[in-house]
Amino acid sequence: MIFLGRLPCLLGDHCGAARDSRMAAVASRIAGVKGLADAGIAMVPGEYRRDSDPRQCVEIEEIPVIDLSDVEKCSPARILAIDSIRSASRDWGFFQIVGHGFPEELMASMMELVHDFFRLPIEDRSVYYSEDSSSKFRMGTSFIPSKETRRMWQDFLHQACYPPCEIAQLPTKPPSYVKISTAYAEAMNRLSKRVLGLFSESLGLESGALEEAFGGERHTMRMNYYPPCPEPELTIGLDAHADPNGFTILQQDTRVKDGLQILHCGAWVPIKPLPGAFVVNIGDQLQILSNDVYKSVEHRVVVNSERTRVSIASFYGPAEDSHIAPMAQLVTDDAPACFKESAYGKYLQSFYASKLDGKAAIKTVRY
Ligand SMILES: O=C(O)CCC(=O)C(=O)O
Ligand SMILES: [Fe+2]
Repeated sequence: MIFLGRLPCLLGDHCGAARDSRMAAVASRIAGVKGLADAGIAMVPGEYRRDSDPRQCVEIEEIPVIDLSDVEKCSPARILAIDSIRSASRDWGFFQIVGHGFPEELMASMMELVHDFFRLPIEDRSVYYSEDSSSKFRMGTSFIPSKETRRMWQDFLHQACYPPCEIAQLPTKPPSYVKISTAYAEAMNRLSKRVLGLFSESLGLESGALEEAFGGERHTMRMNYYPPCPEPELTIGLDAHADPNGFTILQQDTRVKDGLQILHCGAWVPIKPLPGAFVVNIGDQLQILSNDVYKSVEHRVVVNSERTRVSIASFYGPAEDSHIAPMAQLVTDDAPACFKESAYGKYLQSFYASKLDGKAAIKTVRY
């Protein structure tokens, strides 16, 4: 195993051929890196490079912000929220929610926890490193480094929430890891179920219809860690992709202005973090179940040279052994089924076995 620890300015003060061979040497060492955090890389190595500056985007309107404050108490508020979810899902595939009732202190402590984890010495972190996408808890870097020719400027933690991983699989450092992450997962699971009911009603279905179609649940978290990058114009934090699950509830880092962008009407649009809000986006399974009424949307993440950005993505979806097809209520003579039935577990396996590539996964199940 190679632990990079710190590589102080290995690349910074070289030029020409000497620099190129230095680059190659560092690039090959990076092949063994178990994480970018603290690697001290001073120039973006070849395998992290992209052809054009991904930070270019257009700042048009903001995605809709939907208030969930009174949705369980008052029927006009519920009708308004459901209407807003319907139009936001159709027009954008992305929206932000406020008044969601998720404790703000827990949002803040979870954010700190992820920063604290990646501040641990690499020896403490690397015991969790794995490239096995079926592990219930793991630390990773990029997407699947051993298969990638193009890497992404990020490290991450993946944690299974429901079904959960064993407590013994979770980190003992920082000492509050288990307590905070399990409290976050529980509160997020409750919120996800409420949002699932609202999605159902927004499609004109009974509140429990999507839950029934999910046939159980698979809820996981990906805690993305994007360290500052010396040349952010040359690389990307996360390549364009659509999420393969039902829907995602994302907590952004309110200390960092730029990061997430979504593809809207052919242009990349930045999603500015809103304090206290979560970003919600449609995933492939909701696109399939809704028979194309809602669509998963490509999104990507850019990095910056000043600050580490953390995001916490909670992926909610069907049970892995469920078979997913367009809901019978949404298939008509005018709107025949657009997708073949597929086993969700298999769908996920093929998603994780390939590189992040826009909406490639859903095309494989389209008629
Ligand atoms: O970091 C972000 O804002 C988005 C992360 C994301 O898209 C993902 O983890 O699937
Ligand atoms: Fe995503």
